[in-house]
Amino acid sequence: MKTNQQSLSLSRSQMNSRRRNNGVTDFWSEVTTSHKNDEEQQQQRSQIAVIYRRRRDDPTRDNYVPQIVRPEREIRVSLLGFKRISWNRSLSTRGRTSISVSSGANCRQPKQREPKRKPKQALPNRKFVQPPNYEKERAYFEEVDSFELLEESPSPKHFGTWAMGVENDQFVLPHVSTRLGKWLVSKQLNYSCEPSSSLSSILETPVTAMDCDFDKALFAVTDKTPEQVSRKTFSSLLSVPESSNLGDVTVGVECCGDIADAIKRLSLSPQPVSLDGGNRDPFAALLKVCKQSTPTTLSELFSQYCDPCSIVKVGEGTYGEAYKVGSTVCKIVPIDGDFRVNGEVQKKSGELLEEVVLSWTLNLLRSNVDNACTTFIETIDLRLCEGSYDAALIGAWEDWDVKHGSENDHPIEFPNKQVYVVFVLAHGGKDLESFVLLNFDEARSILIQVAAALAVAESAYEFEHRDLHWGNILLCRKEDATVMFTLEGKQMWAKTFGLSVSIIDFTLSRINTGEAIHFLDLASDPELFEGPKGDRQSETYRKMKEITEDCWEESFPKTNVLWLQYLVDVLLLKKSYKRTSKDDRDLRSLKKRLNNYDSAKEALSDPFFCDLLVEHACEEVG
Ligand SMILES: Nc1ncnc2c1ncn2[C@@H]1O[C@H](COP(=O)(O)OP(=O)(O)OP(=O)(O)O)[C@@H](O)[C@H]1O
Repeated sequence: MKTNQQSLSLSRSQMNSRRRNNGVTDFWSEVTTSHKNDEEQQQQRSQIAVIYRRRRDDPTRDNYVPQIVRPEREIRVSLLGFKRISWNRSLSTRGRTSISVSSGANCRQPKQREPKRKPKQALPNRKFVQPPNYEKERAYFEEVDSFELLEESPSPKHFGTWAMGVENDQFVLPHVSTRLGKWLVSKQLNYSCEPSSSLSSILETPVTAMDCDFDKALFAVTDKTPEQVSRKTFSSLLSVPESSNLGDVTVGVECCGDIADAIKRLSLSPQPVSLDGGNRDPFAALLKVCKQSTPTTLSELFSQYCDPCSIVKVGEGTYGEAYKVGSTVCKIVPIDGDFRVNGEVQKKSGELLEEVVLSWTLNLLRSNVDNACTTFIETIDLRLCEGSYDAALIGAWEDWDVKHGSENDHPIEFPNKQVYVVFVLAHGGKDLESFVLLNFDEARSILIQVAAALAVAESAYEFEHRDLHWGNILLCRKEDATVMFTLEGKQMWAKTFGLSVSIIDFTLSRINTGEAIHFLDLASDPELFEGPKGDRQSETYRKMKEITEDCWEESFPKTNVLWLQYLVDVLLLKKSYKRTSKDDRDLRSLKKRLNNYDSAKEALSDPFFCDLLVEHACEEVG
């Protein structure tokens, strides 16, 4: 057990690199950050001093709501200062070290929270466990990294905060009253007879057919079960009266104009459509998207899916808490509040609109013709909720905390007026970080499924995930031996070896819907690129920055390849499973060859994937 002093003497990077879920320490970060200088430690102490002053339940705050004082509970406060550094948002490097303070105490004293369980590495079979071999690790990096960038990325050009970008109110939403908007609706409404998904073929679809479906969507009945809602939810984005002042979100069954104009509007040139042309309120827009007139309560929403007592927490991120609710997973993201949650400024409605559009657009890949896949997690529904957590949710949170040691703030701190966006998602299984892989076949199946999904989304929407760390790759075991992908009209099946992959968390992703480009300007978040040197995830953010030259609006499918390389590293060095030295060699040479590809689509042609792709569905796993 660590004493306070011991923990305080760790550098910030070391603290951040502490593994969270299974208590495994991030080897890369530990090695590379072991020589932090006194200055950083000094800085860290001053950050801690700041935190002592931080009181989220400050009675002087405007929206102060007295909280129930439960002296036996402990409220954790981040050690990282007012703003948790951004690269730390991700699971693989998050490992936020917290201090414990008594919620009832006036004078909060730092106290290192004791580990709830002994660090334990998830390993399939002790027979294959090897003790860490630092020499081997070093040799690996010397060999594999020999072709990599010798210098770290230059300092960010634009200093600013995440919130600043939001203040600019430059979030974008597609004009849904366009040809593409209608096409998107017709896709949602009619899975079987849709046009091809390429932009040119959208244009070839008779307008009248789209208008017909569009009108259906416009007058869609709203009284649906959650399952029914899920099928039509994109139409809810459009079911806004023409008289609404939501501008771009407003539905107008307009004539598409001449074909040249339509082509221009569907062109893949960066033409972000700003929502702030009028007096638009992003919160109102979000409500419309959720097809609500006012926010509902969390318990009202959850009782639609299951008995609230059966709710179980399944994971957490910096912004979101994920709960298993019936057969779905609900990710709850607090928004628009004026106090920090988990050390971060709460996201604004406008930012969530981006993620919502991305999620719905990726849903369309499930029913596309030319470019299709099911690897991106299905968004079933979306709701705006308000109020504090109810007893069932708090109970679920606390159960998870006992088992896993939560790094998030206790939800009892949320005031009655707190607003949340709730993503109702399909259950994707466990994240790669905590999933126990059995053998090399499973590892390479993850690679082919991720590569193929990225290639499909690249082709359909110029998609880049931009944050594909091992907390954002979910896995579950299934019977299906193959999973189908359609890439530019060509069907292929990837071998699963019984493993099904789902990709989640599109917060940093970029997409071109043909109507608008949705992206997050990472130049506004310089701290994202300040993770520990040598940490693969942090290095991947820095490499993305080199590739994009900090211009995040443009298309750079190479970023998808960078995350594939990261994934190879994870499978080589962070996961244990049955494999031979030849398997290791194959992975290392794949990583090198990936350097030659500029997109996931190109990478798919690599010989490594050759025997993982077949031309027909297979019945049996193996
Ligand atoms: N659909 C899902 N099925 C199963 N588990 C999920 C699902 N969505 C999220 N989770 C769990 O919740 C965790 C946090 O989710 P997510 O990464 O989307 O939150 P976040 O706050 O955006 O995270 P980050 O800190 O990466 O920004 C995931 O790592 C995963 O363990």
